Amino acid sequence: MKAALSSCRRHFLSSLIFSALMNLLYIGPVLYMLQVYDRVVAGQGRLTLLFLTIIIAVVIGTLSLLELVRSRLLVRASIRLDRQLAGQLLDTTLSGRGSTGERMNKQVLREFDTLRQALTGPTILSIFDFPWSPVYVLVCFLIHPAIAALAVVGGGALLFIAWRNEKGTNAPLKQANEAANKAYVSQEQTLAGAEVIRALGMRHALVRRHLLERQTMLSLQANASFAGGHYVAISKFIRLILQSLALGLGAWLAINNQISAGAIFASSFLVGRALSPIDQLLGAWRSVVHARASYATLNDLLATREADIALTRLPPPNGHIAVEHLTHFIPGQERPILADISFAVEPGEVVAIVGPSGAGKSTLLRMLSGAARPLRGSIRFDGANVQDWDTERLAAFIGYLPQDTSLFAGTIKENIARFQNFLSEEDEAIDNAVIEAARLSGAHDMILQLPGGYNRTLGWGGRGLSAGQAQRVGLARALYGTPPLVFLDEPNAHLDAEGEVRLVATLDDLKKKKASVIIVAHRMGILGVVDKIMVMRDGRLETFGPRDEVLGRLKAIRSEEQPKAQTAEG
Ligand SMILES: Nc1ncnc2c1ncn2[C@@H]1O[C@H](COP(=O)(O)OP(=O)(O)OP(=O)(O)O)[C@@H](O)[C@H]1O
Repeated sequence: MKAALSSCRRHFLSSLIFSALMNLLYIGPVLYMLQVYDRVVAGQGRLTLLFLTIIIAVVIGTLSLLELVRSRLLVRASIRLDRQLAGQLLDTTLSGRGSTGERMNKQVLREFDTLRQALTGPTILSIFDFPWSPVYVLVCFLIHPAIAALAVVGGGALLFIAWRNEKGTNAPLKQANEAANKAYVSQEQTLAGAEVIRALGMRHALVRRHLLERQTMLSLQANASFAGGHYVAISKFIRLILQSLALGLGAWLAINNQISAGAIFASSFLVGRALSPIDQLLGAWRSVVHARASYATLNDLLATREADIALTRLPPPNGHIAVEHLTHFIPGQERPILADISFAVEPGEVVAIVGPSGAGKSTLLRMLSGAARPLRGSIRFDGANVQDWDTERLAAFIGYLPQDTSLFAGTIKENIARFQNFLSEEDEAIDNAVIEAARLSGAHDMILQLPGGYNRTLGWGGRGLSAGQAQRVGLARALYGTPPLVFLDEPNAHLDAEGEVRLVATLDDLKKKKASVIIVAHRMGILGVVDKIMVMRDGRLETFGPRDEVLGRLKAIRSEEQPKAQTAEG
């Protein structure tokens, strides 16, 4: 974060210098006013007036030019910040290393935009103008110490209000921002599930829920506005009244022959300019608070990134899997969802994980595929701990089909190619790999039958396919690039009989290609091709061994349990 900001240092520094120059040039109209009233009008100097007017036109022209350059510089800084940080932030969020929670994950770029806009918009300009208040007070002093005293009193009053504002509005503003973020994320989630909401008659209930969330948000925003609003109003009142008072004081001093007539208007202008940066900063305080909070959160998030940097590029794994003492907990829950799991799989082996619902099968697969990280224990591919891998590089050697398939908006081809077309120009190679993966998964013919074939565009969340079709496309995506490590979570859950036969053929092909395959299965249609079976229960590995041996053991247990049950019933 700091590095990105320092890369824009030149832009910020130049903007600061331009702001300084502009503030200096703002004194030009004051001098013009003084000269016109005191020299031109009094002495009827037409030529002087012309000369002065040309100078002031140049000054104002330069001011406008500086303003233009300054705003362009800030736009450049904004684009630069976006180029440097937006990708990193999104990447870190997707890597799952940050601990900012689901809400922040969804808001990360919105938070970044808030910070970026504050750093490159009117907020930073009011901060750049702020140090110029004392300079204007000094110019007031040159006109008359009494005018400067008025500006100092006014500035002091405004600073006091700014301090009260900071104290009084910080907490309510933070709460209001939090509530707003929560309400927006919650709404997004609901809108994504609109179909189910309609079907199950949850519309009114959820509208009510969101209205309640909005009520909380609005009442917190109102609190923050009430807390800050009167400070802004008082500040504006002080600035305006002081400007008029400066005019009155100037007139009084002029009557007493202490300043010239031209200095009356100059005094009012200068007092106004001395006070306006404080006033502006007060108005922009809401965005300062928000930007400060965003900076802290985004900085924390990016701090989790560093470990990715100097990882050695390990050779592609052959498919040896060794899991040692794998354990995982959900924070706040005592019972582990995976408890001390150890096993090994060799290349070319197909392993089925079976067990009751909630046994931890999907969780184990999520850990193996890199979708989630275990809290304890290790997973090694060809001896190398997954933690020593660059996650994105390792993912190229892993095929993962999650339980809910999880396709994305885009074409079928893009989904199967894992959207690599956004990274590589080699369209033909990608197309070939997509078709090879679809053939290997048995989805090729099915895709050709669909309107648009591989170019069929799927909607939000990959909509536009039946569950079985989506599962086959998901399997093709898992097999893109023929990875040596394949983890499939219930790949036959939505398949018809023909699809299941194709799946068995796919598993056979993978075996021939010496891939290691681990499949979570409730339906036993694939058992014929399986080499080993792992039985899980309550997060523990109950049995693991060759298929027939484990099936025999399970049969024996069942036949032991049946007479017991019959006796109990009898
Ligand atoms: N994100 C989560 N937060 C809290 N608990 C979770 C989370 N994910 C999984 N669990 C819990 O972990 C346990 C294992 O879940 P998992 O999905 O791995 O089971 P499973 O064996 O795959 O079940 P199924 O056969 O029904 O898919 C369950 O008790 C579940 O409630």
